Amino acid sequence: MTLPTGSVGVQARALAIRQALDHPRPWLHFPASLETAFRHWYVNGIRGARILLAIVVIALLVINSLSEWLIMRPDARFLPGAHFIQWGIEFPVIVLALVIHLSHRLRWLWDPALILAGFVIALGVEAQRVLGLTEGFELPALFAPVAIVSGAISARLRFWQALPAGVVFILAWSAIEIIHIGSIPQAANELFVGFVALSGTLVGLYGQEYQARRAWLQQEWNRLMAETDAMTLMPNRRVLTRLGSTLRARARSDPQAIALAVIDIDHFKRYNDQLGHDAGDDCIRRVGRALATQAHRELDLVCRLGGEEFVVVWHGRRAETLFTDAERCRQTVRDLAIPHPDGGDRPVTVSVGAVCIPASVDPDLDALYRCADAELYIAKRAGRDRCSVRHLQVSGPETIQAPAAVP
Ligand SMILES: Nc1nc2c(ncn2[C@@H]2O[C@H](COP(=O)(O)OP(=O)(O)OP(=O)(O)O)[C@@H](O)[C@H]2O)c(=O)[nH]1
Repeated sequence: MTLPTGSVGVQARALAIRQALDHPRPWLHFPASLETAFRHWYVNGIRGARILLAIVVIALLVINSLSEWLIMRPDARFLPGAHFIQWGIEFPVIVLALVIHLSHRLRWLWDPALILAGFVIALGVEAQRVLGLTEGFELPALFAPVAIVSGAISARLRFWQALPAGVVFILAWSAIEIIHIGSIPQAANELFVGFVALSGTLVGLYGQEYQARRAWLQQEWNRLMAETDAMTLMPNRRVLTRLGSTLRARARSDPQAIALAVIDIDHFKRYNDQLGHDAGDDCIRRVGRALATQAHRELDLVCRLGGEEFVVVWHGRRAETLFTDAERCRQTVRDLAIPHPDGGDRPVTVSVGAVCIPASVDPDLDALYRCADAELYIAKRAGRDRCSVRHLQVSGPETIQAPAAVP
């Protein structure tokens, strides 16, 4: 699970997905930020099917070979050559493709390996036919193209990989046919079959990939929206809850100090009442964007809990920097210089309540939130536009003493 860092990452991702959904890309490519995730999903989604495909191909080779041996070939003159192609060339290539697929580190080689395996099998089969090695057991001329079409589509080769590979393949295949038959006009029938097979493969792959891309975008959008505050496109409370579980799980192997700040816009009711709800919404968005820059590490988070309240979680930040970090949040909003309708030079400001715990303490975000909220209350009572921070005392070796409720 990858958690969004602050809201900037989430907003950028939401924007990229929305744009891709609104403008379907007929050329089958997403912006780089989405492309990698899509490819991972596309290939891994049918991992089992690909393994099955490789096993089926191996089984076909075995059956083909055995049947030749037992039934078809009373004259064994050609068998060594045919078996060398099958077992010496095709079989190792398929096994190599399978090993690559099963190995996590070599996974990126899978598609090229699959294309290579397809090439070798189809050209091998065709070469056997053309060279007369399968005399007495004539494979239908359509075998290779049909195998390529169905194999490529069921293995979900991506269109832009299949296109150059298909062109190279069809040229090699045509060369075998032309050399065997003697001239292009005489080989026209075979070449036509090859080009039809290539076109069918490409059309099938294009349609399949296009549909898959649309479905993936929609799925990603739904997932993102379930974890995003619709108005600001910032992570919502659900992400904070999930982060709590992640931090607790992570703390067992990698304990880190945690800090949490609750940030609330000052006198926002007056802002809203005097400038209107739309201006209020806009102000919340701008404050959210500014605060989002305060998340730096993988498990840092800036989210909007609702209303004009935000929460920042810092993972692995030293306790000594807590006040500076909280002040930076406050100053970042002040620097926006959004005029407050209260008059004078007063810009929109925030109050910040922040707490932190050392690495030895169980990171209970609920308890941290209640403690930080109590600090926020202190900051508000002290006049607003300020920070109140506390290094939490722990009652036992592992628990946080959180106030039952905000006073
Ligand atoms: N525009 C807008 N206003 C909101 C939204 N959510 C909550 N509010 C308003 O935010 C205001 C919060 O007011 P209060 O809780 O009284 O706090 P405050 O006026 O900011 O005062 P202090 O927090 O004590 O400084 C209310 O007027 C809410 O209507 C929102 O999504 N958009």
